[in-house]
Amino acid sequence: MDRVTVLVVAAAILDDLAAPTRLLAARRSAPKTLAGSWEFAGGKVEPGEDPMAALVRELDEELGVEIAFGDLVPGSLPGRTWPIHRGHEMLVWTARITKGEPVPLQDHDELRWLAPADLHSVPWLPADVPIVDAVAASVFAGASPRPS
Ligand SMILES: Nc1nc2c([nH]c(=O)n2[C@H]2C[C@H](O)[C@@H](COP(=O)(O)OP(=O)(O)OP(=O)(O)O)O2)c(=O)[nH]1
Repeated sequence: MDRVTVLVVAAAILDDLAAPTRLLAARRSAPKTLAGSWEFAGGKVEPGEDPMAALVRELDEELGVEIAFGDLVPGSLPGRTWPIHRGHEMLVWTARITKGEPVPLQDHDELRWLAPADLHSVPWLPADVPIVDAVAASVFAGASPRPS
């Protein structure tokens, strides 16, 4: 990753890491260009910040929860990041909530636990669609029918 790339971190929060049945999706409320689209909770890593610490911070700020990390969901770029948009790459981990009930405190106005068959029932940010498929393939045995 070059020096001008912005690193974003996000969590594919599952109801359980060993036997997951639901994935938590969050609907953006801001900025206007992204509002209404669904994403994995997370945000930008601050200068000098450890990426996993950044994700812990973002999930506390955005959802009011603490998490345990699962596995990295490896992306296609050299640092196992996912391309999201120009100048931005994203690291994604599976995670489960260890403390708190998730509520949309900041940047989101709705949360939804999606079953495998409903993973594509919400309009994800475009860059997240292949990530949702990768999560489905690795944790839900590939069950993520795309709408026809
Ligand atoms: N958090 C998150 N951002 C994503 C996802 N997919 C995706 O393309 N993005 C984009 C949207 C934004 O352009 C960027 C992340 O910015 P952000 O607004 O969440 O970052 P932040 O919470 O640190 O907010 P700020 O400091 O910029 O106000 O990455 C995703 O699944 N989760």
